[in-house]
Amino acid sequence: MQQQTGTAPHAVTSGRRVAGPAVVMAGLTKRYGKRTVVDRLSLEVRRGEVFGVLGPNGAGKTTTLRMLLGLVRPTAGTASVLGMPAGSPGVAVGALVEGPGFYPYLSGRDNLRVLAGHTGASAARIAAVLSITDLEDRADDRYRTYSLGMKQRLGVAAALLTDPEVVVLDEPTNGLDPAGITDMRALLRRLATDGRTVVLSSHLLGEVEQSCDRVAIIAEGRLVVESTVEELRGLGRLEIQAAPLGEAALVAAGLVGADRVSIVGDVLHVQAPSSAAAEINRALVHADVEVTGLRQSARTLEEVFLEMTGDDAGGPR
Ligand SMILES: Nc1ncnc2c1ncn2[C@@H]1O[C@H](COP(=O)(O)OP(=O)(O)OP(=O)(O)O)[C@@H](O)[C@H]1O
Repeated sequence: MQQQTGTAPHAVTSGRRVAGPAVVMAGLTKRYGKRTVVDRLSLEVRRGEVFGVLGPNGAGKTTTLRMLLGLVRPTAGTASVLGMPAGSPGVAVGALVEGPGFYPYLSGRDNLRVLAGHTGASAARIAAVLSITDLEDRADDRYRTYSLGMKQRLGVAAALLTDPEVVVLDEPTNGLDPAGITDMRALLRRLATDGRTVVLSSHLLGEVEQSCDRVAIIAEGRLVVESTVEELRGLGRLEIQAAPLGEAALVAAGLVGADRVSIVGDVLHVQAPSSAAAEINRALVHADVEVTGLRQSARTLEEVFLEMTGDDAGGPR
């Protein structure tokens, strides 16, 4: 699956680019027995973007990434990477899906040397990936002395040994402290700046939202939304004070759907982008509803995520 291209680590990768998206999933489905854990997932990841597959624990993220790597065979549907069926030999993909199993008593560099024995990576390439992952200073210290963030970054370094165009990372920020998360975010952006496509998973939107160009939110194996982070932010909540409130709810439901409208105390909550506020206001006035207040509530992305996935993954782990 991996390919040694031998180009310099920071080289722009236009030379090996071919047309089309980096990753295409079409109706991708995985069933274990009667249980469907990934359900007809259709997504495209564009070249050079950082794409987040987000969802609560058990949503099917790891299974999806494993299908992209050809480690799990789909029950139905297809996945392709760089125009080739997932798992094809020679596709320039690097992955951190399961820890590569580093030796605690070896240094970071020596651990990469061991892996380089399998991938054919040169000493120069090892030095380059240590530089990309900001591990040069500690490269010759034993792995067991590394912080969790450094261990994760060494995992990314291992995934980069073959200089892949597409990098697949399962929960790269999982368990990291704020400093570790900041370092990992910077690394993810660096990978994209270098022209790589990054597909990562996370169950905590807040940890990756700043790194991702686009995200797909999945819950129970199904795609809930595919969007840019900006668009997700736009899907806010309007809080409307109006009389009669019941009539206002009916009018709003007619515009955005009953499932996006609720009455909380004496306020009408409408899930809609801020751009819809004027239209909703007009419709209410037109229906002779007296609108005494209308404001956009500042939901955090985490709230959007929890609402969409119905999960409490935002809490402490
Ligand atoms: N080999 C398997 N056999 C049976 N069930 C499996 C297998 N692998 C995964 N599952 C089930 O599929 C569901 C999705 O698992 P998956 O690991 O893809 O979710 P996830 O979104 O990555 O969650 P997490 O963040 O907890 O890793 C889970 O309920 C899991 O128990």
